[in-house]
Amino acid sequence: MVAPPDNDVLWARALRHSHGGDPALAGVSVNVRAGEILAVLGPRGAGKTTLLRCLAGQIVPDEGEVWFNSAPVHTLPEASREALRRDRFGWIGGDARLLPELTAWENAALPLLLRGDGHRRSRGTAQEWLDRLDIGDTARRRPADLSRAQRQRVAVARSLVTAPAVVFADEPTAALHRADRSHVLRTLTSAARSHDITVVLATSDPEVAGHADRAMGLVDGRPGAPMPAQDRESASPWPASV
Ligand SMILES: Nc1ncnc2c1ncn2[C@@H]1O[C@H](COP(=O)(O)OP(=O)(O)OP(=O)(O)O)[C@@H](O)[C@H]1O
Repeated sequence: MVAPPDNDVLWARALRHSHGGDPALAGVSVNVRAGEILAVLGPRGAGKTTLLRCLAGQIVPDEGEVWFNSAPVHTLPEASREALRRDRFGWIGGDARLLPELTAWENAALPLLLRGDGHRRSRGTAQEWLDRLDIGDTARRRPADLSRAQRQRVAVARSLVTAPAVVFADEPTAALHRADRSHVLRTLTSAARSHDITVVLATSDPEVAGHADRAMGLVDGRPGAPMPAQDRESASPWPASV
């Protein structure tokens, strides 16, 4: 194993992974610098979720290496990967997955409460994040009383309360209208930039990828050049990294 450069918070080489015999990643390498917002841009089924799950230590790739802060992740036992996910990573999916019986602040504070932080302190931190994401006034409402975009911003707050090194956002705005999409993305990216949090953002939408500092294309589990739908008629494909 060759150690990655020091300034890469995430560094992965030659990742290959199959789900039950179906290849999802067929040789992907990626590096993400500290504080960078990287978009992984590709069509449905390209392997974006699988790549994020490998980088986040949720699954161990069949082949290849994943390093976080110059330490290998792919060789860690499950308990250590779980601790890494809990302490250093945040995750936002396309669906907010809030607990319906909890209020917005309780949902946002959940990672803190689960790791044993005090109630008052957890509530304060959750409220700060809800305020930063412009939904402070929803703190005492339950998910059923929130709009879809508000629920997704609570999920963003939940991913940020532990001050993670990296947030993985898997199609975080896929279910939102265009105006909400842009608002949620702006709040996520500006919060990440102001707190020096690295973001890996999977999307099939070039407009969403435009919020990132850099985009890498992924097609059929390989680095590729996805073409935005509106440009399919024109001749020039995107470069693999823009
Ligand atoms: N848990 C799983 N079991 C079986 N096959 C899977 C599983 N997860 C992903 N796949 C398959 O692996 C391939 C890559 O899927 P993946 O979800 O990583 O791609 P994606 O780019 O995130 O696509 P989408 O936007 O549709 O989620 C697809 O063919 C998918 O059907």
